[in-house]
Amino acid sequence: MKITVIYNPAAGGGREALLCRFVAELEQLGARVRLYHTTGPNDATRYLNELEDQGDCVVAVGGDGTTNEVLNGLAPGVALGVFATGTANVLARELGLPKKPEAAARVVVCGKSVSVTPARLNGRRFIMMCGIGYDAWVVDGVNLGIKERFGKLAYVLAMLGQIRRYGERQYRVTVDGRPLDCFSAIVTNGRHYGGSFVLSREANILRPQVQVLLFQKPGVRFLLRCLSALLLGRMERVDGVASLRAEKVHIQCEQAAEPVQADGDPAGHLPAEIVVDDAPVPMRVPETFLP
Ligand SMILES: Nc1ncnc2c1ncn2[C@@H]1O[C@H](COP(=O)(O)OP(=O)(O)OP(=O)(O)O)[C@@H](O)[C@H]1O
Repeated sequence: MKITVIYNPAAGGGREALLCRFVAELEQLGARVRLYHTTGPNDATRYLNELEDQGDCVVAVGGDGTTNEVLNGLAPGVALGVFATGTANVLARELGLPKKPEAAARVVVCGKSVSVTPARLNGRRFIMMCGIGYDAWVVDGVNLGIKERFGKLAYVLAMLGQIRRYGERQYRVTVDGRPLDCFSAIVTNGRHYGGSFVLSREANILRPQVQVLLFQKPGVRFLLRCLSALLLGRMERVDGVASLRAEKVHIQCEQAAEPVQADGDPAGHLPAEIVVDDAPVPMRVPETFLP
């Protein structure tokens, strides 16, 4: 088995020792490994696009942002693997991927493949979710210095910093042709969010549809109710949260320069056209993974 390993040294503050153990185990299991260290944003995509032969599998070693950039450079038919060394690692929670490097290597070589259906935001693929409104402001507001030193705490501080703004913008979201209004929206492919929290019980990463969560009431009290519900995995039960299955979503806002986030990183500005991708990606998951 030929494996290309893409390592982001900036993800999760750097995990060089874990990378060495991961690669050693891959080789121990008989894989031929080519290793690449990314040099900055979008370098993983560029590197893969220029590679003539990506091998049987490309493994992203980093967080959700690294996986996103690998996904966007992945050649058709090549499997995607992940060894999660990032900060939140939402995709790894979704797929039940192990944290230990040796176990993660065994999943890549000896696990099974499932077909994951990504979606595209303005043409670019994402695997877990994208969001606008409060969700995107939080991602935009994360202090990268604090994130590097203290990890998830940076997200908590950004969440607190943006709470009072919630409700100041209204968005028009067209879900499979149906126009709806909201004060924030998350378009999710998977069930998890922000780590191990369950955002949507309706979502299924293997299904060629996304789940659209619309936050349709304004006000800080409503937002706090939603955040509490997220902790309990009951977001879709909150009065004022709509959850719809869709294949095509359009989002716009009267005001200019409203940010969008995808897979936990800034991803440009509105308007946003989100469509389910027509090319599923084979992903390496543990034998025990059940959709
Ligand atoms: N060599 C590098 N130096 C700095 N940044 C890089 C480098 N290589 C890639 N990046 C950028 O680092 C960003 C953050 O990486 P990633 O999202 O994987 O880690 P994380 O933020 O720690 O984890 P998570 O997204 O799971 O919270 C990526 O969006 C990527 O563009």
